[in-house]
Amino acid sequence: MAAAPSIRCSSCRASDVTAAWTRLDWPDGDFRLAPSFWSTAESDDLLAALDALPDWRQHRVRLFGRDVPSPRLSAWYGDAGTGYRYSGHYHEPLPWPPLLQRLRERIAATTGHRFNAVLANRYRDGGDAMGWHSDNEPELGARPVIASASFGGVRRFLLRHRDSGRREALDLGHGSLLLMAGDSQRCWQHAVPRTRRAIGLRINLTFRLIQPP
Ligand SMILES: O=C(O)CCC(=O)C(=O)O
Ligand SMILES: [Fe+2]
Repeated sequence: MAAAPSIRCSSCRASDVTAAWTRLDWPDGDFRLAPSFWSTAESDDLLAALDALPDWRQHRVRLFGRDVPSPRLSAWYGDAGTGYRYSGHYHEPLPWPPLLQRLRERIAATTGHRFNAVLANRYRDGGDAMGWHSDNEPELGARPVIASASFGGVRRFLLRHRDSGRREALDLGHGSLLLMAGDSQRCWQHAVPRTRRAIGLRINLTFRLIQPP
C-alpha cells in the first residue's frame, strides 16, 4: 500500500521555494495544491527543457471502442519494470532523462513519497485535452499517490465525484504541483477540457509509483 500522505511543508526551511500548500477541503480524497512549487524563472527554464525532450509522440487511445490519435503528445518514462497499460495500450518505459530524474528527486524530498515512473503530456494549445478518467489502473495500487506538475499555459482541471456527482475545478498554473492521494482516484474522476481561449503550450508531468507485480 502507498505510504500515508505526508507533506513536510509545515517544517519547510525558509530557503525552500515550496512554501505554500493548500489542502482542498473535499470529501473522499486527499488533494493538495502548491500553486508555486517552482519559481517563475525555474518554471520558464523547465518548460523550455521539457519541450525539447526528443520523445514526444501522439499515442493512440481507445475511445468508445475505437482506436484514435490522442488529442495531445505524450511520453512514458520509468525505472525498469514499470511498463504501464493506459487508454487501452501498453507502454514500455523510456529511461529517465536527467531533467526528469532531478524533478522526481525534488518532489520526493518535499512530499516524502517515492515515485518510479512519470507520464508526460504536452498540450500544444487549447485544442489539446484529456478526457474524464481516474488513474486507478491496478498496477498503481489501491490508493495511489500521484504528483502532478504543470508548466506553461494555465489550464482548467475539472473533477467530479463518482457517487455524488459533486464537481470541483482548479486552475493548474505554471510551476504548480498537485498531489492526489488517499481515495482521490477511487472516488473522483478528473479531466482537462478543451478551451477556445487562446492558450499556449502546457506540459504536465504525473509522477506515479508502479507497484511490483
Ligand atoms: O494534464 C493534467 O493536468 C492531467 C493529466 C492527467 O490526468 C494524467 O496524466 O493522468
Ligand atoms: Fe489523470
